[in-house]
Amino acid sequence: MVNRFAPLAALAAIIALIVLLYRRLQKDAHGKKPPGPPPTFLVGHTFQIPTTRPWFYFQRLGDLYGPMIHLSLGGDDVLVLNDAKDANELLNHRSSNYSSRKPLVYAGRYQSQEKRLVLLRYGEEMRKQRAAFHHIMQAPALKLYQAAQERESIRLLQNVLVMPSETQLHAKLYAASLVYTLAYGKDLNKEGLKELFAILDVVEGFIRDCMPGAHLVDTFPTLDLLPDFMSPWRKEARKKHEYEMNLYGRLFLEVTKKYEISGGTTSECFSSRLWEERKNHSLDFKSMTYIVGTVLEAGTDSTAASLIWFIMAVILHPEALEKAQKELDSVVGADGSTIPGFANMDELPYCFALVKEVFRWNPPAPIGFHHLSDEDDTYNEYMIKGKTIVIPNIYAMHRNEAEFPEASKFKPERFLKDLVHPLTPAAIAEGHYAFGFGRRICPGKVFGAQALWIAIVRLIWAFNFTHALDKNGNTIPIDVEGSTSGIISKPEPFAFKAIPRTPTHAQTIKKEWSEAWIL
Ligand code: HEM
Repeated sequence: MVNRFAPLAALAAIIALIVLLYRRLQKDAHGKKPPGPPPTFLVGHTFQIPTTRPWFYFQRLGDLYGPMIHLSLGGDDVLVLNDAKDANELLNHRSSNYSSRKPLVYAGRYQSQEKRLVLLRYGEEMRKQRAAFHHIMQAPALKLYQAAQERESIRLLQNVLVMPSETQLHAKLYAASLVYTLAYGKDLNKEGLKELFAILDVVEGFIRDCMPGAHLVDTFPTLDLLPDFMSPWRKEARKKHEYEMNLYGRLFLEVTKKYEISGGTTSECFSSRLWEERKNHSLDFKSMTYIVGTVLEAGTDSTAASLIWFIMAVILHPEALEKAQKELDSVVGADGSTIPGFANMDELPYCFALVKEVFRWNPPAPIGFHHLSDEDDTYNEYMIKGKTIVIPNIYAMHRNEAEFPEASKFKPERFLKDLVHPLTPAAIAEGHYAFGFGRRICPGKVFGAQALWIAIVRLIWAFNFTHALDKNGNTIPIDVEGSTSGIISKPEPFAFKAIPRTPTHAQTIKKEWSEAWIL
């Protein structure tokens, strides 16, 4: 059996190699590229880039070669941007050319059937999906979501109070239940939790499937020419698609049925809005199903990661926590009987600056999501070929001393002087690059920013976060660079203590918790 297919496989490998060589030679014929490390013969830099925390490596390359770095990955030209000035020019000002995504055969063509927004190339389907997103994320709707965010943040406080050692899990649950409610208009009950865990499994698998090197066919797309019987990966990807359609489709269908039965008076959520507006946006059922699923996929880990970065930041910089608590006490009182809410946002500039600094200090998506250029372009005397993968190294941009002095320090003060009153959730997403760029900028940024604001402000109000101690009473150190890899980076689990500031604070949390779910 193996022998029968061996010649075909060898032929496919040779074709892939010839195509790769041809593309290399063709590209080399064009103008001057940005500098970069010397490539290895044939494979370029494919095996030079570390698979864990590549943002540190890209930053180090920046020190050696300058802010724009050219690399070659599996035959693709890659441009890494370490400086926000260049990202602003290329990805914002020239966004008509830099807003596509590299087509992924496994995760894009077969698993997502070209319906997942984050992987869509620049075109009609992407524009329609982003317009639908925009519609649901307008200011009046965002204000409505604040009620759910306040309620879920009480659940978060209660969970941290009862089981502080599981705070990583509570943060994920907080983020996930918010986007779940936004997506399907229902609270996270027992049944919902089961669905949620199934969705989180899909997300984890999907992220793995998108990583460079995850599937050979994405390094050598010509392998997609091989027939099904030689490509077991294709069957596997299609199976994943069916599973996702079943899961997301069932949840979406449930909302649309309720909508029809109630004559359009179901609870407000992304699914019901999409269904109601279907004649205007003309998205088909599969697109609608995926776009709602995307809310859960994109909105969970990013928000949860930022919450954990916040806890690490205030443990390592207790002076920031103290200042924020003082500010809160001066606004809602120090006795712990009144919990702050969105209504207090404008009175809490230091807390506002602190939330911005959380996004700046360690952005949850350190290299964002790559963009792809459509046409050849010249910039700063360099030639940037069409179909170049552009990686914005947001981490390096946020560590640029010229823009953010003492960049490795967590210093909310850096944002204080530029705050404009009244403070709004939208302004939390400004002054840094955590939400990406141009026409692909995160469409959930204000929703995410206000979810972070309410959770962080209430955690500051409720708890003192400190280092954990070992059995000899010594401080257990925290490794600030010990973070996970992948699209979203969060701290590796670390030990810490979360202690209610006073017994009254704890009492108030319990009281608010018991009242939050009585509707
Ligand atoms: C709060 C933390 C969040 C951060 C830091 C964050 C960051 C990002 C970044 C860096 C990108 C890539 C942008 C680019 O390509 O330039 C992105 C894309 C995206 N985000 Fe977020 N995000 C967050 C929360 C959310 C939430 C809550 C939602 C949904 C409600 C969401 C939905 C999306 C979607 C759908 C995309 C893909 C957009 C596209 O490809 O056109 N995000 N996000």
